[in-house]
Amino acid sequence: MKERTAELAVVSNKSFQASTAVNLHHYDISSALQTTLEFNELIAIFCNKIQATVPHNSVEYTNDEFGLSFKRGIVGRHSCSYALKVEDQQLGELKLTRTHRFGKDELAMLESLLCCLIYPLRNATLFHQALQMAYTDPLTQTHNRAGFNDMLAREIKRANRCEQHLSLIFVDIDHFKALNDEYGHDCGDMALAAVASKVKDSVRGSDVVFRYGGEEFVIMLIDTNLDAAAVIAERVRTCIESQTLAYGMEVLNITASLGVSSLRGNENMESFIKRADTAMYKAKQTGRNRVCVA
Ligand SMILES: Nc1nc2c(ncn2[C@@H]2O[C@H](COP(=O)(O)OP(=O)(O)OP(=O)(O)O)[C@@H](O)[C@H]2O)c(=O)[nH]1
Repeated sequence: MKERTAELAVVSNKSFQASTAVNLHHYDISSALQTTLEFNELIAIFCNKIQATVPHNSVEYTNDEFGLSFKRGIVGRHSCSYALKVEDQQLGELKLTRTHRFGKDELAMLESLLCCLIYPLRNATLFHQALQMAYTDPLTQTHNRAGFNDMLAREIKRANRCEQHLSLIFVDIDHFKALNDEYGHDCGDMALAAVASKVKDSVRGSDVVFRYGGEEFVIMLIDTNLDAAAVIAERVRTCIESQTLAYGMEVLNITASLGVSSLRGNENMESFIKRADTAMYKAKQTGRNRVCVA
């Protein structure tokens, strides 16, 4: 345990003499932390387990890499905080607070106990990084189709349970084959990345953009009804149309056709997707560079 302590940036130089009881306590915490790879659960388990040894009123955990901010309890005026790190990997920041000062011995104990948290946190980080890579399209940095299917299934259940709206917008670039044929695949790739970036910029942070296929994207709009989704689709269409792309000496204008659908009661995933896709094809058939609503 001492050896590990030395590699962790989080832990102070103060030495800590482990007794048998303390070893058992460490073992108990380490075992409990094996049970999950979710950051919030790890922090909650850790804090529950150390409550008797290092009493505290509140905990705050932030992790910029994954955009996490987890707070629990009532904040006290005395605090101790740790930037958690192993080797060169940042694992977030943990802050405990309470109404009275943290004593020296308590802090030494806490620092020793943090060793139990570091490696489970690193495993959670590696797991979530792998998940992110598996669900991200490398060219456009949007979520990929595998991510879409998983998330849509989850969001349909949630929308039904919470009686919330859920909408989809299919976005398909117009005459993309001609662009590839005339200017080459690199130009096509650049256009795809540019359109994806425009689409992401023209929706809210809570809306999720996926690359559905070659030159087709889909936007998932949580808690958004059909009327609002149609307005957003029109905004996305205008944004794509107004963008000019420079490729060598060429200036390219790109347009897209969009189809919108909103989840109906008891509708399954296939039908929900199909209606948005069909609306998008209608936009193609009726002249392109337009929005059609299912
Ligand atoms: N550069 C590039 N092209 C791609 C990629 N994925 C698919 N494509 C191309 O996208 C083109 C899609 O062509 P079509 O499905 O005929 O559609 P379109 O030319 O956009 O015509 P409309 O959709 O009817 O307006 C094909 O030529 C594909 O090869 C990619 O990752 N990069």
